[in-house]
Amino acid sequence: MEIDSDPAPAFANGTHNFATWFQALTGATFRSDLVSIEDLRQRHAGRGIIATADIAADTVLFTIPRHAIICSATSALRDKIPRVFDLDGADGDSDDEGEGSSSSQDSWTLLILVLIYEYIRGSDSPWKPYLDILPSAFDTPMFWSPAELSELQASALGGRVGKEEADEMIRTKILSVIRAHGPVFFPSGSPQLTDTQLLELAHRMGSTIMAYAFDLENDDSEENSGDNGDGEDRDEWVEDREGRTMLGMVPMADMLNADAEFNTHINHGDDALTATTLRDIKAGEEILNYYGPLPNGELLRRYGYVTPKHSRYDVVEVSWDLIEARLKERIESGSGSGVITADDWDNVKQRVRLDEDFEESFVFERVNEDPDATGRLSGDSAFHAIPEELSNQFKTLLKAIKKAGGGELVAQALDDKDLRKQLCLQVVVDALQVRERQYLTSLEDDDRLIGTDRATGRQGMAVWVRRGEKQILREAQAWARGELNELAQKILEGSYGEDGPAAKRRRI
Ligand SMILES: C[S@@+](CC[C@H](N)C(=O)[O-])C[C@H]1O[C@@H](n2cnc3c(N)ncnc32)[C@H](O)[C@@H]1O
Repeated sequence: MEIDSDPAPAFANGTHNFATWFQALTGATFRSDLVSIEDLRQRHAGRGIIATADIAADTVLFTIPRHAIICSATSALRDKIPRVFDLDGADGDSDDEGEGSSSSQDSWTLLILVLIYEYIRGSDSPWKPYLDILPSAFDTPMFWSPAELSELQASALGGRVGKEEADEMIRTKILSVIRAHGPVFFPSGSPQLTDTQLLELAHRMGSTIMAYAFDLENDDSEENSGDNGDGEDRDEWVEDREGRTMLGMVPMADMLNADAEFNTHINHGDDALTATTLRDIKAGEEILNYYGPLPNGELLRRYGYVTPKHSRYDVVEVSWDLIEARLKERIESGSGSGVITADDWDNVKQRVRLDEDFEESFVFERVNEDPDATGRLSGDSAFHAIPEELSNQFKTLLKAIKKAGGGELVAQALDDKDLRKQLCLQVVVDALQVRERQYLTSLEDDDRLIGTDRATGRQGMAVWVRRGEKQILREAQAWARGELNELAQKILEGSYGEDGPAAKRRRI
């Protein structure tokens, strides 16, 4: 965040103006006897809210009246360009007059437009003191240089940055609307922005929304769907068309930092949102919200940071190509197995990809228990199974190979569930080893980098992400080997039968 480089007095001034503005809002409350907004830049956490006294569970720390939220329902922009905001408009299928109307917008793009509009208004915006303390630069990979991105090594995160898609979305849905309504965004006398400047501003607002905005659901709604029960009775805060709940910027609630272990919850009431403590909090502790059971890679992609506690939710993606290639190797190296010609193998691959459930890659993850009702992490976090969809796709592959005359190994695996599981696990272990080698550094190298604090900033975050992935790869291999040992024993006993050596051994 660029605020990292603001001089301390300017930073403190921004905090002060914001806190004063917030507490003067009709309906807002803030327990300044219990909490305060602090400068946490030394630990790269921007602003955060810290307990200044011991706080009991179930205490309301602050209240945000809904009229203080920035969203489509509160910004004056909606009345100025109503057609753009009419998500159900006309027939919902046209982009009339190039103004990005109805069909092309969603809650995300509308909030970008709203934030750009309010930002350009400057002092005329009712949210000026709040907008002033929002970040202007981000640590999300979208803004990393190629050298910084290369530190992610073989992480799938590198392919999910989506800069080009974001540029395209901004050009077609944001710039087009702003240009079609020039006088609304740039009233006479106000300075114009070039397309390049607007593109940059839209990126900044899009990233702010990603890291700060809330889905404006009601507590009595189903998840975040905005449907408060009967499917029809929706209040004006909820625009839920095809699951598109209204997004909004919630001042003060978004001053809370977050972690996998947390102590406070934002409740969404009819007229206001409230921050309520989930357990007793000691003076000096940080008030923490929860963004969900996110792997560090996803935390980095959306919010631009990582934490050790989120490591338990880390995942790693393994491509199907890798699994397929390892099976091919096993078939080709197996004694007595028929070798498949290159043409046959191409047909096999095509056939598997025709399956309606075909998946390009599989996510390997641990089984985790949810945090308890007080926000504490409890219970096990361990790797317990390969994805079921992978096992199913593996069977589809075996069938396709059998059709192509793929030999004994495949035929046996199709006939016997245990042999199939064994082959699948062997192939998975092979694939996980190859997947691990796709990273430039080893798990041990990354452990050392983290243990000695030698990787900091963006590089440090990249190391946390790639190390988390390697840890899953190792844990998955260890688990699969354990399963293979048990399976080998079972298969051995099965092949000798009850009277065979295994049965005799048991009787001794
Ligand atoms: C909703 S804001 C929280 C307030 C923010 N710290 C600020 O100064 O405006 C979310 C952003 O705060 C930062 N953040 C949140 N939780 C954090 C944590 N546990 N450690 C470091 N940074 C954190 C990240 O930059 C994230 O994108």
